[in-house]
Order: sequence, then structure tokens, then C-alpha cells
Amino acid sequence: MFVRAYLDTAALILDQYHGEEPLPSFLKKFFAANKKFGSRDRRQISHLCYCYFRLGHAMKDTPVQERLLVALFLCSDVAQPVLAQLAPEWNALAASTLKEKMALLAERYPFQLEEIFPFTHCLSDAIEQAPFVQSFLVQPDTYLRLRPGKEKKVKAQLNDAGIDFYTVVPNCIGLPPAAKLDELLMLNRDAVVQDKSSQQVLSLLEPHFPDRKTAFSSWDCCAASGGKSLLLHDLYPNARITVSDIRSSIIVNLKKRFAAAGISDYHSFVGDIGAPEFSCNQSFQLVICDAPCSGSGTWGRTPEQLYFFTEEKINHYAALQKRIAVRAAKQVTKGGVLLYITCSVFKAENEEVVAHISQETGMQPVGTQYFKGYGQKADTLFAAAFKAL
Ligand SMILES: C[S@@+](CC[C@H](N)C(=O)[O-])C[C@H]1O[C@@H](n2cnc3c(N)ncnc32)[C@H](O)[C@@H]1O
Repeated sequence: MFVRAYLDTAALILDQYHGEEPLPSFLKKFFAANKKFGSRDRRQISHLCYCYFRLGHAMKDTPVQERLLVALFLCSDVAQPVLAQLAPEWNALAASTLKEKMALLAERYPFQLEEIFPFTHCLSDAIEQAPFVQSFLVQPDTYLRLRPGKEKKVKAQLNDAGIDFYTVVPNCIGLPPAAKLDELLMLNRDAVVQDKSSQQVLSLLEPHFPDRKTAFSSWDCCAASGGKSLLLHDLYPNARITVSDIRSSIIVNLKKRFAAAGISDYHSFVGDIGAPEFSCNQSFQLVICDAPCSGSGTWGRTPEQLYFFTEEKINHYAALQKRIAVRAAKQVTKGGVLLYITCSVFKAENEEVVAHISQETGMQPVGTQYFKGYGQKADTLFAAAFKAL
């Protein structure tokens, strides 16, 4: 297929896609309905679409095909077939620094990198603006958490399959994003796909639960498919786990995942923690509240969300988070811990929710931390631990 056709097809997709569903599922449906594209074509066209969204809110008025080429140039560090044919002078500079590339573009496209992310005034003071904004131009890596006792086995399987990886810490490895892992590994049983920042987030529990063998009760009240509780189980095998979520479908996924992981002794229920009528007659030594959020710390993986995001959504999430977190805090036993988590970089979803929790419950934060993944091909998460006195 000619590269011009790649550009035309990407432009067609971008014309039809308005962000209502995740980009991967839209692309899947598009290619299922348009069978003429081979796997190489699909890869190239999808890559172009992703690059387009990585440019965020910059150059939004530029014609789509021109914007696609600029985006591809800025997001590439090696030569690209599309650039080779359509912009050879840029292709020759694919490995140049971002500064050099921007200098080259300046005459024809006088935009600033800050325009990629127009919400910097909402960022937490802890986030360094320039590196954070520039991180959108780089696709994050995939990370695996190797489950206890499975480290050697998984690394050997990857080596045997010729898949390159690097070790972050002994039980965390990073891989290029395209690696096909589900066909190779026993996912969830031996290794869990989990971002490296997400793998660190329960470290705030260490001062409160110093003995890994301690038995304590925990409730993951926004569990989704259970990533945090799976991690909790591996760190604290004697934790008595309860999980819940507002969506019954995701609890079905959680059950399958826990079964694959060999976890059978847990309780689960479906519940809307934000509803006034929510009631729970149990209390827990640990409540994990991994709240619904903008996801702005993970938009490097889903740049279409950056592109379609509007600022008023921050207030919507902050209000929801305050309601859920205050309700969740009520279920913590005296001396127990509430761990509030988001994958957001916005002050209103993090520091301001922490202040609200303190004000409404009297609980004080005993540890807060950003787990910064920007500039390291990973996500950024926020966590705050509160102790119930
Ligand atoms: C950030 S995700 C949780 C991710 C999960 N802890 C993990 O590690 O994979 C937030 C979850 O909160 C759930 N949620 C949203 N509103 C809720 C509510 N009112 N009550 C309970 N769960 C809610 C969503 O369905 C979503 O699965």
C-alpha cells in the first residue's frame, strides 16, 4: 500500500472517530469492516492515528494530513516510511532532539509545545510542567509485575521467545509496548500487566503494616478488575480481601482474573459507594479507594482522552471522588488506614480531595506521594494514606 493511502485512511478514521469509545476498539471495528488492510497497513495507520492524538490540543486547526505528518515527525526517533516519501527532509532528522525539531518546524508551524496540554493551570504543584507535557509525544512501555516465585520462569520464557525486556526492580520488568504477551505467558497466574507506578502505590502501607505476614481485613471499594487487590494479596498474603465496584460486569472480570491468579478466598459485591443509600455493616483495617478519575496521569497510553478532554470534567470527577472517599473512610476501623489513590495529575482530584477528606472525617493524611512516570515511559499516580484515630 502506498504511504499516501496510509495518510488518507488515517484521516478518514479521524473524521469518523469522536472519542465515544476507546480508540483501540474503534480501530478494531474499522479494520474488521475494511478487510483490505494487511497487518502492516493496520499497524502503520493505527500508529499515525495515535501520533495525531499525541499532539493533544496543539495545531488543532491545521489540515488533518499536515498535522499527521508533523505529529509523526515529533513522535518518531527513527526514520519512518511515511516521512521518507512525504517529508524526506524531516525523516533525515528523525533522531534529532525535540528542541531541534521544534526549531525546524517553527517557521511553518509556529506553535508551542505547551499547547499540547492546555490544562497546566490545573496541575498539581508537584508535577514539572515541561517534562510532563513533552511526555505525551512518547509512547509508554508495557510493564509486568512478576508474581512471587515466578520471576525466573517468566524471564526465561521471555528470553526463549527472543523478547527484549529490562529489569526495573527484580519483580518488575519493562518491555516495548508491542510485545504479544498473552500468547506467551500465563498472565495473572505468573505475571500481571501493571504499570510500574501502579506497582509501587501500595508502598505507602509499609509504615502501617510493617509485617508482611500480618492478617488484616481490607476492602477495595472501587476495585475494577482488581489490580490493586491482586498486588495487595502478593504483598500481604494473609490480607482478608473484600472487593466491590459499581459495575457488575467488571466484577465478573475480576472473578476470572482472581481465579487465574489462584485467589479464591475473598468476598465481592456490587455497590455504588457514592449513593446516599449505600450502607455497609462491616469495617476494615484497610480501605483502598482507587477512585474514578480523569486518568490524566495515564493519557500517554490513551492520548485520544487528552485530545477530547474538557476542563469542566475535572470538577465532575472531584465531586464524585469527595463523595466516594468520605463514604469509604467511614468503614475504616479505629487505628486502620484509608488509602486514597488516583491516576490523575490534577490538584482538584488529589490535594483538594485530601483536604476535603480531612475536613469531613477528621482523619489526617500520614503519607502522600506522586508516583511519577512521565519522562520514564510510565504512568503517574497519586496516593494518600490516612490513619483513623
Ligand atoms: C480507577 S478505577 C479502579 C482501578 C482498579 N483499582 C485497578 O487497580 O485496576 C475506578 C473504578 O471505580 C468504579 N466506580 C466508579 N464510580 C463508583 C461508585 N460510585 N461506587 C463504586 N465504584 C465506582 C469504576 O467502575 C472503576 O472500575
